[in-house]
Amino acid sequence: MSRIELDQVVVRADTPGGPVPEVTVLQETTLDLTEQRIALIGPNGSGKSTLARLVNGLVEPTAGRVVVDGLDVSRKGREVRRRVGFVFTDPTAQLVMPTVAEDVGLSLRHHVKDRHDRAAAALAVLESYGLSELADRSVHTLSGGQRQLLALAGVLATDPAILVADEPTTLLDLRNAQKIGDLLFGLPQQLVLATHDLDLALRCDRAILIDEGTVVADGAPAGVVAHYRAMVG
Ligand SMILES: Nc1ncnc2c1ncn2[C@@H]1O[C@H](COP(=O)(O)OP(=O)(O)OP(=O)(O)O)[C@@H](O)[C@H]1O
Repeated sequence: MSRIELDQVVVRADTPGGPVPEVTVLQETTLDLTEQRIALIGPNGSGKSTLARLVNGLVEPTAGRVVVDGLDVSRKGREVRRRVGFVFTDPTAQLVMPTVAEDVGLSLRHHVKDRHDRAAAALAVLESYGLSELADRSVHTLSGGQRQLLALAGVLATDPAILVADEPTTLLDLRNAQKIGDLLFGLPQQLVLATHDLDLALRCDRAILIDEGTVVADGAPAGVVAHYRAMVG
């Protein structure tokens, strides 16, 4: 299993024009994440996405270090990003090619160099996710559920050691949310899942509750979810 370490990490953001020039988005946080499935839960704006984004360098720590499988994210960003797949709430930004098949092909560019082999590999990926019929469609004509599944297929095709998913089921209906949830929980990879879906959090091995940029509970999901429910009242 992989290991994600946060060592005294602080994240501050510049807020030009705001009442204060800088806000602390994440207070000093030290975590050692070795469990297979880790949920990040907490209210809107608490810092879940920030924590998730630190893992692949989308957010840089202002202080402290983030280390993924022994690699310092600030120094070895490229290597870390090859190990860490990331799926967003709204995958539109992740899907940039004219067709579905080309999009998966783009994900595979580092893994399969020959163009023809890559096209064949992309079709095989689509096939394995039941998306073959969409191969020639424009990604803009897909439903939200199809888009999320495609984004996930593209990321998983690169065989990351860790998958970070930032609210991947939020925009989906019940059936698609279940489908994506089942897929995520069937993966062999380490999973870091920022989510408002407490049922998904309860299926994890560890949950971390964040409030106003501070970890306020951390441990077995049942206890952490109960803490969150009590906090909201
Ligand atoms: N670059 C930035 N500049 C200013 N403020 C920021 C920046 N990044 C994050 N923030 C603020 O930090 C806080 C935490 O944001 P974050 O997106 O991590 O929260 P979240 O828990 O994922 O929220 P949600 O559940 O709404 O997605 C928010 O108040 C956000 O506005």
